[in-house]
Amino acid sequence: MAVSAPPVAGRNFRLAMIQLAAAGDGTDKAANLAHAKDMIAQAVKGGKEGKRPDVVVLPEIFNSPYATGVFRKYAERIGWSPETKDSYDVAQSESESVKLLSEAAKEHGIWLIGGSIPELSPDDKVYNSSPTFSPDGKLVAVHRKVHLFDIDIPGGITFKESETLTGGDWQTLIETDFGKIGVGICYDVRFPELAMTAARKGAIAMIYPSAFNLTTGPLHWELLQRARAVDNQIYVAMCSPARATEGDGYKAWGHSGVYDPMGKCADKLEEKEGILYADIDMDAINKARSGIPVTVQRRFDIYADVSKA
Ligand SMILES: NC(=O)CCC(=O)C(=O)O
Repeated sequence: MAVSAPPVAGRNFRLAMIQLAAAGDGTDKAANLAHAKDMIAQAVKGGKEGKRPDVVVLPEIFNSPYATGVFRKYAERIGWSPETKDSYDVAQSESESVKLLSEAAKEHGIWLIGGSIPELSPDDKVYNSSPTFSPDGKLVAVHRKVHLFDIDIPGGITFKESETLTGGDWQTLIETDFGKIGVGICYDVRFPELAMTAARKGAIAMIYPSAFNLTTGPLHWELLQRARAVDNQIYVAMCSPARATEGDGYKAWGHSGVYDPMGKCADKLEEKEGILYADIDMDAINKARSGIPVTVQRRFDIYADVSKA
């Protein structure tokens, strides 16, 4: 018997992703923050088409070098948790990055997914944390990178975030004016369960502040986004830093991109600093779901519904 997928709740919005270059050699936090502020102001102008974005995204670890040895030095006390989210007051925050991003979100009246920054928790752990702000400047969520980037590819790259970071322990789904948006950070994209469970809870997009590397970037960066998009019939976006041209620090892959629910690229950048825009279109989600109705063809009699686990 033919089955039809129910339409998903949400409305169209415009996304801007800032592929931010570090200021100078990337070690000056104040300069990184000032540059991010300027680029947010540029992004809200809407590029060549002059179409203002509703949601603006920054990349992973944008205020500090991406190096396990310095995360603690750059870490800020944010003090947000799912338990304190309703009473959190940005004005009382000890985090200069949170204050600056909150002001930018409020000044421009945008949803701001503020990349990620090293966070120092009350129990002295360091997390890779992504703060999201609503257009009134409220800090509505902090996603702590759940899956730490620990890989070892001989002749390629060895990186162990777990040397100095702790993994987060909650999933992040933001309730925006446009619908639910899931947030993950970079390596989180490799775990289909995070995107899948977010989509089953109604997310229309997964957005990942990210910083892939030059070994896995060419192979997996685009593939993973297209896979998460097609599996879940949602939009998937990953926002990278621009590739550093100097120094021997971490070299990000760049290539920030947005992929639609059929796995098609809406737009992408190369490795240099830039801003990309994409329209998130509810029709595209609903057409993908009615044309290929996997959302209502699952066989939970054969395998478990992991979203209910
Ligand atoms: N910052 C990260 O989590 C990098 C992830 C990455 O490069 C990968 O291959 O996965």
